[in-house]
Amino acid sequence: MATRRVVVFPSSAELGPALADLVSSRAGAAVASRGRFTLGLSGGSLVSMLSKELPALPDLDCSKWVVGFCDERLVPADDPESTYGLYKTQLFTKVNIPESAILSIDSSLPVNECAEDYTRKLKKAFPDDDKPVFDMLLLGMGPDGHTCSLFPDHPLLEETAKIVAPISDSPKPPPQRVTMTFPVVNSARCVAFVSTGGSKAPVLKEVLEGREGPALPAARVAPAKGELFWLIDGPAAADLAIPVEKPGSGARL
Ligand SMILES: O=C(O)[C@H](O)[C@@H](O)[C@H](O)[C@H](O)COP(=O)(O)O
Repeated sequence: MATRRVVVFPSSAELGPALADLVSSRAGAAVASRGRFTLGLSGGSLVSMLSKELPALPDLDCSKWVVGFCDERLVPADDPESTYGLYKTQLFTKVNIPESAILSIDSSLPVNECAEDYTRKLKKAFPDDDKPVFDMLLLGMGPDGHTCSLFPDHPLLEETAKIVAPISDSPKPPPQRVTMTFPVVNSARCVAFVSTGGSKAPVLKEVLEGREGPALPAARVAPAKGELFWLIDGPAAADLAIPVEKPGSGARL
């Protein structure tokens, strides 16, 4: 199992550039060895962080990137709740990811068909893999410990057959979504969580240090053969007692 690296930055102002540098370094390595970089995106605060920091990188070339979504809300792309829609207006207009290499859901379909359609898109994009092996997945964590659209105590936590699942009873609105499942998340070559703000401190302690009762969804992310990063800021790390890394400014991860 991967070694987990918990990296604490004073604030999200320092975290953002380090995240962009990590993405760009894993992208460079993936393109050099496999000819492309496969990246899974999540919503929440990652959208604005990536949209600010990635285009600011000098000479970023995304022409060999293939981008999917770790989860998505079943709403039209022009709905303000659409993760794809937010990335489209904030990031995809600023970087050269080929439009055909952006794997998004078809929100016109009912949720079960939408998940099947997205499953087909992923299988087509990863024809050589039993399960899609993404070079990098970027994840957030909700205050309840959910990640992707995998919520505490939900039966989808035990899904092993599907690579993408529909969910129609999400406790966080909107209720209908599609999500990657743990078998895909834990097959990735690199997973990076980004979690910031003092409201995340109690759940972050439970996820990183353990708790009584079943492990929270975010604590079940442990790529079998990949890297696992937790990039957090000082306020989110406030309750942690475990050793953490505190990189100097500009240090590479
Ligand atoms: O689909 C959703 O409802 C959100 O995308 C959600 O899952 C978000 O990613 C986390 O709550 C982390 O949010 P922050 O990045 O804002 O901490």
